[in-house]
Amino acid sequence: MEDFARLLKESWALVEEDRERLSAHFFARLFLLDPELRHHFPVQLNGQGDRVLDAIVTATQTVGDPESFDGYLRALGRDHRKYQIEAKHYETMGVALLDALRSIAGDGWNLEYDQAWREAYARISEKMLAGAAADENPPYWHGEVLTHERHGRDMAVLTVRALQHPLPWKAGQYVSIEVPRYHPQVWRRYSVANAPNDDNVLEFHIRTTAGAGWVSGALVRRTKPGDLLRLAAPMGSMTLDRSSTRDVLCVAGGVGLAPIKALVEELTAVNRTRWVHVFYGARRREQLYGLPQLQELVATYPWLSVTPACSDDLSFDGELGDISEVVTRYGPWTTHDCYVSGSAAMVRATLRALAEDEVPAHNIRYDTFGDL
Ligand SMILES: NC(=O)C1=CN([C@@H]2O[C@H](COP(=O)(O)OP(=O)(O)OC[C@H]3O[C@@H](n4cnc5c(N)ncnc54)[C@H](O)[C@@H]3O)[C@@H](O)[C@H]2O)C=CC1
Repeated sequence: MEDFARLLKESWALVEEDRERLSAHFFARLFLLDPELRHHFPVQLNGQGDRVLDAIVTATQTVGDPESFDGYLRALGRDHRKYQIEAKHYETMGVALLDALRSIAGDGWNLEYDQAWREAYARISEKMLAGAAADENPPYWHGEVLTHERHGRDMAVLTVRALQHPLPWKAGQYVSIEVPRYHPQVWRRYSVANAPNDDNVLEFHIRTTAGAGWVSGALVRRTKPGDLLRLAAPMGSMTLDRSSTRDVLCVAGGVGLAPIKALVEELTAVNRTRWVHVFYGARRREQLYGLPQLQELVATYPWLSVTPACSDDLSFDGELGDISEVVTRYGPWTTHDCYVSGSAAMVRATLRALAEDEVPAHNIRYDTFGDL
């Protein structure tokens, strides 16, 4: 196994710096082998399309430790159902990948590398296909936008009804969304901001910034009630441990409030005994869009407390500073179940602060969609 991982690593080093050419070659070969596959990818391949190749390459790099990555690959397979990629497509992608690797690596390539990548790809696709086959969900759901509420220029809260089938998410999970009307085949992940309900209605909090992608921009600025979206199967492990009796700490930055709000909603249905503290940070007070709703919950549920904070607004009449610092002022949190949600930088800073306060890592849950 060590040798196998070494061969993959060594051969990857030959092409790593030529990532763009590798990608271009992969897609050119892929669409030549099966022109029909072009419709499964977005118009611009350097965004979403590349993510598919990224996923394959990342998986190949992790094949040296198959046990621990079994779950990852199965989830990846499930997630790829939304692209409507089937067994025969996996085969074609394998051929295109090998072809691209050989061609970009040039003279450095050898038979051993070839064999290692074939084997790695075969194992990966087998696990991904098994994950996809075991999933009873449809590959995606159509969803109708019910409400669309703008908060300032860059942010919106949307509700969407999943049509045809129940969408079985858990509070704290995220789903991928496609806006087919504007950006077909481009999917982005968003946390669901409410707990599951009989109406099959999901709430999302979306912010678009200068550097943010097309999907967020379309969801904030162009989407309106009545529009149809597509939603893919729920993912993520930032869910409530109902068997735990520990008190709960939630730390949310900006629209990272979404999964925290869903968790609090779930707690309102089941909690009797646990204290729940929510720390909710924004840069400026007007960005604390979710505060009024949280305060209503505080008035109803005596076990809930909410501490808002602003990092860039000295006139704010409450806690000041990055939310990661504010949380530590109120510690210790060593006996709590902790949930952290926000930008990758905010999550990293909060995890660091909690680790310095000796909160055990296994008591902390977070999902940053792989961006940490
Ligand atoms: N499951 C998750 O983790 C989710 C993550 N998100 C992500 O949350 C982010 C929210 O973005 P915005 O609404 O623009 O909020 P933002 O980036 O303006 O964040 C505001 C809050 O985060 C804190 N913060 C920002 N950078 C920090 C740093 N380097 N160290 C410590 N604290 C920091 C600020 O103190 C403030 O409390 C987006 O990147 C979004 O993708 C959104 C939903 C769910």
